[in-house]
Amino acid sequence: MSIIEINNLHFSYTKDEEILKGINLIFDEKSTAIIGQNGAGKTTFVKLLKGLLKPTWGDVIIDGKNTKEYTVANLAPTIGLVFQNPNDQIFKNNVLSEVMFGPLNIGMDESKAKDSALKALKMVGLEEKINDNPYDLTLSERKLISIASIVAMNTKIIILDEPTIAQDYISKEKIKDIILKLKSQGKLVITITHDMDFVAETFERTLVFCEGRVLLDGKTDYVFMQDEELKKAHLEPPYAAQLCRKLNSDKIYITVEEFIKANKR
Ligand SMILES: Nc1ncnc2c1ncn2[C@@H]1O[C@H](COP(=O)(O)OP(=O)(O)OP(=O)(O)O)[C@@H](O)[C@H]1O
Repeated sequence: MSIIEINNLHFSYTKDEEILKGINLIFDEKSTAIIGQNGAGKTTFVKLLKGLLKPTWGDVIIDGKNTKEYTVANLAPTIGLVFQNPNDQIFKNNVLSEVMFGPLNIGMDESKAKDSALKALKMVGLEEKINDNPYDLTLSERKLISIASIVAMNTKIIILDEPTIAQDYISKEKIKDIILKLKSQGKLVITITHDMDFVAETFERTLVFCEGRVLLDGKTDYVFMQDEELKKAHLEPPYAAQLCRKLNSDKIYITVEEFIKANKR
């Protein structure tokens, strides 16, 4: 079932330069990574999904709603976006009120919003920090709070912009688990990232953006086997796939786990 439909989407910030050059896509419930070099148009694209920007041409349809006909506030109960930098999102001086803000804003009553915020904080492992000031927490914890704030809104679609940037191994594993949990709850999770190993380990589908177009789209293992196209987009496959190529392996594995499993004697 299609949750998002993109028809012939074009977008320009200025008259002289087109940033998105005719994108056609359908998103179903598959967790999806968006990759591509800096400036390829990834963040612009997710801002269009969220309704923060409107198409110059074409349509973005979110759960049956054409973003041209709805405000960001109207779309907020359906689609949530976790910003790249948590400091751009966090503004309250108490963790619980920060995470309750989104749910209250989309019309949940106080007790439902609190319940939803507590569940989201539990999911990200920060339920013991409810009374802390977010600015007293580490960057990694602030990132998890910004994720919890969106999760608490219980939207059908959750977008994460560069969730693993500046995160250590443990935090990355936590974020991976959160994405897998959201997926198991039936949410559509779309994530922009530059971390190819994280993509290989976490997402069912991968889109490669290149100069405002979708260069590759498919199952993540298929996408990471398209070496020539990846080169065009200035991307390297995940570490395990590179290793398989160097070993002239018959089969390409995209995660270290798969590689080890296949080669265990
Ligand atoms: N507000 C803006 N006004 C004008 N141009 C912009 C604006 N925001 C982004 N751009 C330009 O649009 C292009 C695409 O930017 P965008 O941030 O969507 O790319 P990206 O793929 O997300 O890159 P990155 O991986 O670096 O975040 C870039 O050339 C950028 O300079």
